[in-house]
Amino acid sequence: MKIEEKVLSTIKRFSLLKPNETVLCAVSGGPDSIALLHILKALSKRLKVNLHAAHFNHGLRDSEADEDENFVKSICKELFIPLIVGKENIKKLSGGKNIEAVARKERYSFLQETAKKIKADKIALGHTASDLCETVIFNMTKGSGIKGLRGFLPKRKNIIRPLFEVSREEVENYLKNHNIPFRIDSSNFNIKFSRNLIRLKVIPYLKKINPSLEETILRETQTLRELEEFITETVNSILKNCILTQNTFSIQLENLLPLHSFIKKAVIQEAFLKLTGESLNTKKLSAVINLLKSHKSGSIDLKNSFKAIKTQDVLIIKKEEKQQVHFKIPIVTIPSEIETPSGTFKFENTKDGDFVFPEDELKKGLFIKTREGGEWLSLPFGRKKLKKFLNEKKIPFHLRNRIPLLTTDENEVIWIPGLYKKTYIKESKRKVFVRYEGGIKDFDK
Ligand SMILES: Nc1ncnc2c1ncn2[C@@H]1O[C@H](COP(=O)(O)OP(=O)(O)OP(=O)(O)O)[C@@H](O)[C@H]1O
Repeated sequence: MKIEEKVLSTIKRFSLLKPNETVLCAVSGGPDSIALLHILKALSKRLKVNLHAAHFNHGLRDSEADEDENFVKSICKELFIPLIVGKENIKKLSGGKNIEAVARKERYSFLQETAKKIKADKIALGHTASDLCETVIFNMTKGSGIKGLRGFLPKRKNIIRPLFEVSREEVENYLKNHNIPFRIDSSNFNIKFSRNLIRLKVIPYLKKINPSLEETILRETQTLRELEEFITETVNSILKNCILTQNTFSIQLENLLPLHSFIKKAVIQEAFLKLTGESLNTKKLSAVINLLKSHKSGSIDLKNSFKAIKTQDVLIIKKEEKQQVHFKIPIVTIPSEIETPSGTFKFENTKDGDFVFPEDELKKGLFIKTREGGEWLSLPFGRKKLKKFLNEKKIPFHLRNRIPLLTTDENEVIWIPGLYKKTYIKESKRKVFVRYEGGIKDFDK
């Protein structure tokens, strides 16, 4: 198959470009991106896309960098492709440290800014199947998860890689057959860089075992991409049935325990990522799995003050509260509005409310407070300790001391928003209406 046809089929298979889109081709001047530029130019009419080019001069490798820039300028002029050039002194900017990483970061921001400026829908990079092969071997050698083993993607957000299924050999043959000139980056031959060592020394050896190494790795990564998609979809469907707020994640154990431990870890990892923007290492993930396996309740310190707490029937991931907030506020006058750390209580004589009680109760001395111990509830069949009541309602331990209670001076609980209301048998003329606006109502669910 001609290389143009192969690239066209990659573009279609992965929906890389749509008609009327503008694509910005990132051209270094090297063989891959020069081939990509020519191929996209040849396909642009059939694809009905507008083609632009961008080159970034890193100011490295002395005169070579300027020669690369001039070369790319001349090619684009020849092909009638509008070109945008960016320039930065990377050596100066990086202070001589991490030059490669700084260059890469600056190049990517230049490409994104340029795409924005010219309203390009996509940025095309010249990565080939041979680059994918090197990346995968490099990641495997260094150690990486599924993401590392599947390497880069044919499409990620607005970045596309149309040469994804083409080998470097095919690119070189195409350039040779069409007499297309390109620039050679002298640093590509320095085997002190691991990537070059893999390309120049390791891969030729591996190809003695499997001459179609690139094709094989391409197929393997396809399987890994599908596996990753499957895991993401499974995890997302599980997360849909969990409570995930800004600082807390909680999942019912009956939904979590039957899952395979691999999926359990993926769910916990994704939840943690959503809460903190960071990942957990495998040691911490395994510790949570062990906690889930044990028959007891308990907790584990995760990272950034976040904890995993296992109660009777939920797993909670939340930021550790440095100190417990206790409060006890008397209700002196009606109407009144009482602010507590968990929410606001409004007491009135006239309007409707979430809870209504006889005004006479005020004579007993009423308080809005958190649990101190010794509180009780008056139920039709007698008194019940608050502790027992909370146990029966399966209220998570971490919430028990934070739930606001409306109590009498004798420790009788008459209202717990969302959870309990005292029933008054006698109708009274003068009533008090209470409304509560606030948090910690997880137990409502
Ligand atoms: N100086 C440059 N100007 C414009 N585009 C560039 C430049 N250097 C690289 N690119 C683009 O990036 C692609 C990948 O280049 P290269 O393999 O050298 O970078 P890399 O550092 O390996 O990239 P990555 O880190 O994304 O894998 C090239 O094919 C080209 O499309």
